[in-house]
Order: sequence, then structure tokens, then C-alpha cells
Amino acid sequence: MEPAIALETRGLTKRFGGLVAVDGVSFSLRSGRVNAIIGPNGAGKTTLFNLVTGELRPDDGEVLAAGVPITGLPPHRIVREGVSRTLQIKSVFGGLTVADNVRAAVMAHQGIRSAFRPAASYRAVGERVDALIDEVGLARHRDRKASALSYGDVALLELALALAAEPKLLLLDEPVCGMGPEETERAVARIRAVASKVDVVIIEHDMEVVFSLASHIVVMASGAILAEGTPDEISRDPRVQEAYLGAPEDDE
Ligand SMILES: Nc1ncnc2c1ncn2[C@@H]1O[C@H](COP(=O)(O)OP(=O)(O)OP(=O)(O)O)[C@@H](O)[C@H]1O
Repeated sequence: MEPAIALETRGLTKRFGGLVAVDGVSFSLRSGRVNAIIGPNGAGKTTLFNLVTGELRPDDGEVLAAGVPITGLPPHRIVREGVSRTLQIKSVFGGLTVADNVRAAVMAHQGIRSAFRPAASYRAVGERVDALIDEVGLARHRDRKASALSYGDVALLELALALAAEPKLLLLDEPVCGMGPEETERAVARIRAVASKVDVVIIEHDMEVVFSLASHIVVMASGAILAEGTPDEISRDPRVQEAYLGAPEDDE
């Protein structure tokens, strides 16, 4: 049987004026493993995520999530198709507690807006909120305001908010960016736990994190795929080493 595919792109292309930020990218990322997209600054990684989540429309090409075409759909429809990403820090409400932030995300996902709801639905929301808070390891901060959390805990809260949408596929853009070693270790452990239930694709510059989480790596450079393979294959690939270290400047 063919392995299930979490995310596939076919000839995906995005131009900004004369710049081709994503240039005919085709890949097929299998379900059931953490996939990573790496590459030097400006390689087109975040643009690629924005094309997958509908924040940007491609100029050409296709995106399929779990085999379902999602190309050009608006972001809320893509979330409904089971694709979620960690949100920007500004989407966390600093004045609300951890639990209230998560509750808002759960209610938004479930479409519960009316104040007139049966008690059972309140209970179900409350249980879901607690389960999400447990899942990301923030139980002891449940009733703290988000503005009082450490940087690493805000990132975990963002993870809970993304999981509130019950995604099949979760995209994490630099999940440990700005974290110290201890926070990084905690975040990696949580991501690994989440990845046992949900397909995860990460963009990450920290190679230690990439190598400890991902079993498949796509390397992008200048908008295109430079190499693809296991961490072992990628770490040995001279083209990858050159892309990171830069070409020698003796050809002018
Ligand atoms: N909205 C935009 N308008 C114009 N150019 C853009 C826009 N967004 C990205 N770019 C350009 O597209 C290229 C790819 O950018 P992108 O942010 O996708 O790279 P990246 O691989 O995510 O880089 P980094 O690792 O630094 O986050 C860059 O040259 C960037 O300047």
C-alpha cells in the first residue's frame, strides 16, 4: 500500500515582482513522521507555508493536504480541511489567562457564539480546554495571564491554540526561535508528543532541533528544492553544506 501523504505540492510558484520566492516546488511529505523544511535566510520557506495555509495565493501550482486539493482556498477553509499553524504572538491575548485564551480558540473552532447554550456544551468545552492545556504542559499556569508567561510558555500556548482547531496537519514556523536551551528542550519534547498524533512539518534553523525531531528533511535555497532526504543524507550532502556556508567569493 502507498504511504499516506500529509502534504503535497506540485510546481508551486510565488513571485513578488521580479523575485521568484517559491519556484516550482514539488514535494510529497509522508504522514506519520516529522518533516522539516530547512534552508538559508530568504530561501522561501515561510512563503511556502503561507501558500499552504492560504495567506498567499500561488501564481502557479497546486497544494494538497492529505490528498485534498486546497490550492487558493481562503485560510479559514484550509483550517477546516485540517491544516493549522502556530499563530503569531500577537494572536495570544496577554490580558486573558492561559485557560481563557485556549477557551476562545476552542469556542471559535466549535462555532459556539451564543450565550444560550446547554450546560453540557460548556462542560465539553471546559474538558477540551483542560486537555489542550495538559497536552502542551501548561497546567500549572492555567490561571495566569498570558502576559505573565515566559517566552517559551507563550510558544506552548500558541501550540495549544493551533491544536484547538483539531488539525490533521500542523505547520510550525521556527518553533524554538528565541528560546534558551531549557525552553528548547521542553518545546521539542512537546512537539514530539504532538507529532505522535498529528502530522507535523517544521521550518527550523536550529539543526540540533531539526535532527532530533525530523526523519525527513527538505532543503530549500533560492526558492527551489536543493536536496531532500534523511537527516543523515542531508548532513553529508555537499550542496547543502555549500548553501549554508555560501559559495566561495572568488568568481567575480
Ligand atoms: N510579501 C513579500 N513581498 C516581497 N518580497 C517578499 C515578501 N515575502 C517574502 N519576500 C521575499 O521572498 C524571499 C523568500 O522569503 P521567505 O521569508 O519565504 O524566506 P525564508 O526561507 O522563510 O527566510 P527566513 O529563514 O529568513 O525566514 C525573500 O527574498 C524575501 O525577501
